[in-house]
Amino acid sequence: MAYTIEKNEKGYLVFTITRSEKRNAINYDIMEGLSKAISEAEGASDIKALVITGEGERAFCSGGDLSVFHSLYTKEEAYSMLSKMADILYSLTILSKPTIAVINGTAVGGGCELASACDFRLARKGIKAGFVQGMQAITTGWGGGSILAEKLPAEAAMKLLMEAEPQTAEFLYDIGFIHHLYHEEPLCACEQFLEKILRLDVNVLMAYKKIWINKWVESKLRVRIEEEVKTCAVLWESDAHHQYIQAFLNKK
Ligand SMILES: CC[C@H](C(=O)O)C(=O)SCCNC(=O)CCNC(=O)[C@H](O)C(C)(C)COP(=O)(O)OP(=O)(O)OC[C@H]1O[C@@H](n2cnc3c(N)ncnc32)[C@H](O)[C@@H]1OP(=O)(O)O
Repeated sequence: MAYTIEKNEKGYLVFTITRSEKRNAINYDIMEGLSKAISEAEGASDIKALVITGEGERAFCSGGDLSVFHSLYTKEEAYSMLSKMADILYSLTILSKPTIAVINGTAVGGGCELASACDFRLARKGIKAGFVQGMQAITTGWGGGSILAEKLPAEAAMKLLMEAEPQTAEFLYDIGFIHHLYHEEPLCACEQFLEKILRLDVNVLMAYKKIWINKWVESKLRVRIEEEVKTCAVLWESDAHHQYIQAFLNKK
């Protein structure tokens, strides 16, 4: 199985991408698993939060699985994959309970989009994360750019996207993308971070989350995500993008 979904007795669900041999790249199985975890977290009355992390210490998530998605050539083919994951990341963003990304290793491209869709981001000291899509002649395409614009001040978000390079966890903490740096075991760090939040009744947590969900619905975040997906799909067709993918796959 490419992922696990585990219920922690302290009241939160943990979704782990278990493809460390591929730096936890996201394929269609992972998309399905993520969707399942979001639905489970949403529907379970004894779950107060959803945690997302990656297997191993090398990577949290390396974004889209290029060995699968390299076969998407046209903007229509790209749109089909991009919009599928954008739907999932939007549902993660507006999940009625707190969500936490535990960035246990490198996070690049769509991996940073996945982390952005969570309310809180913890990162292991020393890891690097970056919205590298721009260096591949595309933009974020799963909604991560539009979501990042909701989470960071414009200049900070724009700089991360437009520089398109991995940054240190410490730098990302300084600009407020990362909320807590840890050096111990990932889930110990997560449990410590969640300790006070989990004391509250789930209805209180959901009421507070609703403040932001209402803001995102009223400001038509989903419409802005759709525009991002369409833009990325058009750029996807470029020779420069396909040359990047081929170069990456041929480097083996
Ligand atoms: C809108 C989202 C968008 C999309 O869907 O396309 C994106 O996510 S764009 C960004 C796509 N992701 C990338 O371009 C990242 C590619 N990977 C890397 O840059 C590196 O692998 C890195 C920095 C994540 C880790 O480097 P490291 O040296 O630690 O590992 P290797 O490069 O040797 O990789 C080990 C192993 O994993 C395979 N791998 C890594 N990332 C991916 C990926 N995204 N898709 C498929 N496979 C990936 C890599 O090919 C190696 O496999 P092996 O069989 O051992 O050669």
